[in-house]
Amino acid sequence: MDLYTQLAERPTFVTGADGFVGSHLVDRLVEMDADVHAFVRATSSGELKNIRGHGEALTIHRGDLRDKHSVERALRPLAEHSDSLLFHLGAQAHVGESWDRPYETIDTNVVGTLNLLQSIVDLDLDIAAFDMAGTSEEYGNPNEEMVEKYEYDGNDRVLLSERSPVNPTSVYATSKLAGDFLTMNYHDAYGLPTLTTRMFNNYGPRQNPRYITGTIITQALERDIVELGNLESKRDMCFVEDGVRGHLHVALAGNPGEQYVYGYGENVSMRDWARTILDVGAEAEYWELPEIVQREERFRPGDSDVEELLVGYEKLHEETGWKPSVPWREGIARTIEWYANHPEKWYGRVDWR
Ligand SMILES: C[C@H]1O[C@H](OP(=O)(O)OP(=O)(O)OC[C@H]2O[C@@H](n3cnc4c(=O)[nH]c(N)nc43)[C@H](O)[C@@H]2O)[C@@H](O)[C@@H](O)C1=O
Repeated sequence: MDLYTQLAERPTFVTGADGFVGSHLVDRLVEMDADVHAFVRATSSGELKNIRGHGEALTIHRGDLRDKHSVERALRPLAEHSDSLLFHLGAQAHVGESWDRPYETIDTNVVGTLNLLQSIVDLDLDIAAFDMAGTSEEYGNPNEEMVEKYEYDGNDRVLLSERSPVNPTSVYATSKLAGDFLTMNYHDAYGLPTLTTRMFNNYGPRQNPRYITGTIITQALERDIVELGNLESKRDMCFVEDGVRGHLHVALAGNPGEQYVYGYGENVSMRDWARTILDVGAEAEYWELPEIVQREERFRPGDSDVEELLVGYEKLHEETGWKPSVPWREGIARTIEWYANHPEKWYGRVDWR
């Protein structure tokens, strides 16, 4: 039986529902006929358009993760059910901004997660799964003392898995790690059926252009140079629809109390990621090949010059059958098309730093 048939008429609750990954998750849940409750910031306006048009399939709750009353109010309709699935994707998710707005990052990502968990306990909700969206950033960079604790693939690359030690190197990463641990604490203490996911970099339509993929594409659409920070760091880039399928597999088929790490399973330097994007866009005649230029200054505090991180997603695959399905060039082509067709989302508004 298709795993997703279990979603029909199922109560689902998504925080960060109008954000990048959240809105793609909402699309998928609506498509599968789930009863979707979207929790979005009271001030959300532009982003809300990401989930408009779903009609009665979607109930929108406005609030703020930092305000426990608003969280509790939004969760209350779930009290009538015993098979709800919760997806906690709401966060201050930008690494650079976590240095500019550290208190807001901790409040939203740590206190916000706590508010959600404690509200489930206070309302005595009988839920089927709580998926906490953590991040590969929690692993940070293997430093010298830690290197021996990591596993390697045949090419001497660090292969990250659920067993790898954590080493967060930014306010964002630390806040997400704290949220992860709180989630596990509530599993152990109250028996909540929580699962924590550590997802690697997602890219795709609707992503804010301040992340690397949008930074490359919007510059290429606008001018003949693409200026970036650290070109040598490597990331495991996963198309957002695969990322969303991963969350669904975890919530529907994962084991409560456990952790799941996943991504595309290949990493790429930001220089080669930019080259591939520019190549795909030139082939589709969006631009003539722009020049790639590395900025002199370090991009942001905490970033390392050598990041060779790669994900092994064996556990998720073995337990739930998930594997990525969208090859890079296809995902990139769909992403470029979206930015090209939605200049209102970025034109004149991106600070390419
Ligand atoms: C999994 C994880 O994934 C994301 O975190 P991130 O990897 O920091 O994402 P990013 O797209 O900002 O950077 C990717 C890499 O690219 C380098 N880089 C160079 N030059 C520019 C540049 O000009 N802009 C940006 N943004 N990055 C640059 C930058 O130094 C880094 O090495 C978030 O979704 C986060 O929420 C999350 O959880």
